[in-house]
Parts: sequence; C-alpha cells; structure tokens
Amino acid sequence: MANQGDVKTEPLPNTPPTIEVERKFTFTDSTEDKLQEQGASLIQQKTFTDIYYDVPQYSLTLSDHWLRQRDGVWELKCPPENPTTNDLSQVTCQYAEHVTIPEIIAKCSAVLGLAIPTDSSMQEFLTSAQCGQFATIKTERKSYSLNEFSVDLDTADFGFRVGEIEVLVLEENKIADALSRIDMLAKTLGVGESKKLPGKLSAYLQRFRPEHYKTLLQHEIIPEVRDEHFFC
Ligand SMILES: Cc1ncc(C[n+]2csc(CCOP(=O)(O)OP(=O)(O)OP(=O)(O)O)c2C)c(N)n1
Ligand SMILES: [Mg+2]
Repeated sequence: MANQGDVKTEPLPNTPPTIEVERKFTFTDSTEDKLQEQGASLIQQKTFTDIYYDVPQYSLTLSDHWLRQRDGVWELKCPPENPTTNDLSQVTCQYAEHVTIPEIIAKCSAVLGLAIPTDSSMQEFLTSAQCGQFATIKTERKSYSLNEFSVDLDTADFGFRVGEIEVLVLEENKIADALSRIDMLAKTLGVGESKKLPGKLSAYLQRFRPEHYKTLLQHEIIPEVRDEHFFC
C-alpha cells in the first residue's frame, strides 16, 4: 500500500515500485483475538475511498492493471516483471505498485497501445485514453502489525468483508520466501483457505457491473464471487 495516510504528498520521482505479496482471507470475530494472541498490535483504523478507472473495452483490467485514486492519490497495481510461480502463488497475489505519474502513464499507455507523453497530467492521460471511472468503494480498515506482516481487516460500504495478510518486498527474488511466510501465518491464524478469495473490487463488479465482472471472470483475471462472501 502506498500513500494512504491523511497527508497527501507527491511521491518522489524515480521511487522504485514496491512489490506487494498478499493473501486474502475471510475473517470472523475471533480473527482479531487470534491476531492479538500472536502478538499483533492494532496500528491504525481508518476509512478511505478508492475510485477505479478503465477504458470502455476494459483493456487495463483485462491486462491485470488496476488504476485507482485512493483518497485522491494516484496508484497503479500491476503484475511484477518477473512474478514467482509455485504452489503458493495459486492462493496469493503479487503486484507491483507504481505511484509516480510518469510511470503510471507509461505502463497504462503501453497496455493500451497509445503513445501518450509521460510528462502529461493524469487528466490529460484520462482524456487521451478515454479512460473513465467504473467503481467507487469506501472501506473501513483496521490494520494490525505482526513482525514483518501487515494484516488488514477491511469492511466495504456495500456489505463485503475481507482480510489480507501482506508483506512488501523490494526485489523479485524475495517473493517466494514471502509467499511461504504468509502461508505459515495464515495457517497459524486458521485462515489458510486453499484457493484465492475475491477482493472488494471483484465483489463490487459482480454486484454493480455484471458485464465487466463476467468479462474478467471469463479471462480468469479475478476469482468467482459467491453469495456467501457478502455479509448483508
Ligand atoms: C484474489 C484476487 N483478487 C483480485 C484480483 C484482481 N485484482 C488485483 S489488484 C486489484 C485491485 C484491488 O486490490 P485489492 O488488494 O483487492 O484492494 P485493496 O486491499 O483495497 O488494496 P491495497 O490496500 O491492498 O493496495 C484487483 C481487483 C486477483 N487477481 N486475485
Ligand atoms: Mg489488498
């Protein structure tokens, strides 16, 4: 995660992308007790709003590129250059997170096959690419810290709840190790599901953008969302 604090600062140029290795899980009231038993401390409780963007043909999300503004700050989550593939990558996600505008424009333009100058503003990029908003999600997040892990318990405004264990790594050769450490913690917390769980955006699309959801599901970009994933 990047730039989620209350103070919005422009990221420094040439900030290397961090790689987020994360695993989603379904949480219950007892999850917080288990976290605290393991020595986790509640470090933050906050609310934020994400606005996601794509072109009408869904080209960005079909390429697993997730362009959003979180409380007004631009972020792009996309696959790392060299993702790790092993058994644990079936239940865990790896994303590079870009936060500098030139990088975001370069990555998105490449996916869209457009030559948009990287010194454009985001507004110029959106107009040239015909890119618009497709989802707005308000999340209440409780963040726990446990050793190198960050554990987020998210409740979205449309009745969807999901937990995430996350480790940030700076180099791709550290991904495999992060995957197995996340797996150990998931088992300790009793949340070691055997397949990927959908996140908030997948659930949002299933409920509010069925055409977009069906297209991403058919291309195996997102996992299937079932009714039991919602709590109201
Ligand atoms: C299990 C799974 N869910 C969603 C996707 C598609 N997808 C990938 S990124 C992505 C964008 C949303 O990322 P996510 O981590 O679910 O949101 P959030 O927790 O609010 O952001 P954070 O604070 O962690 O930055 C999507 C839909 C996928 N490939 N696999
Ligand atoms: Mg996440």
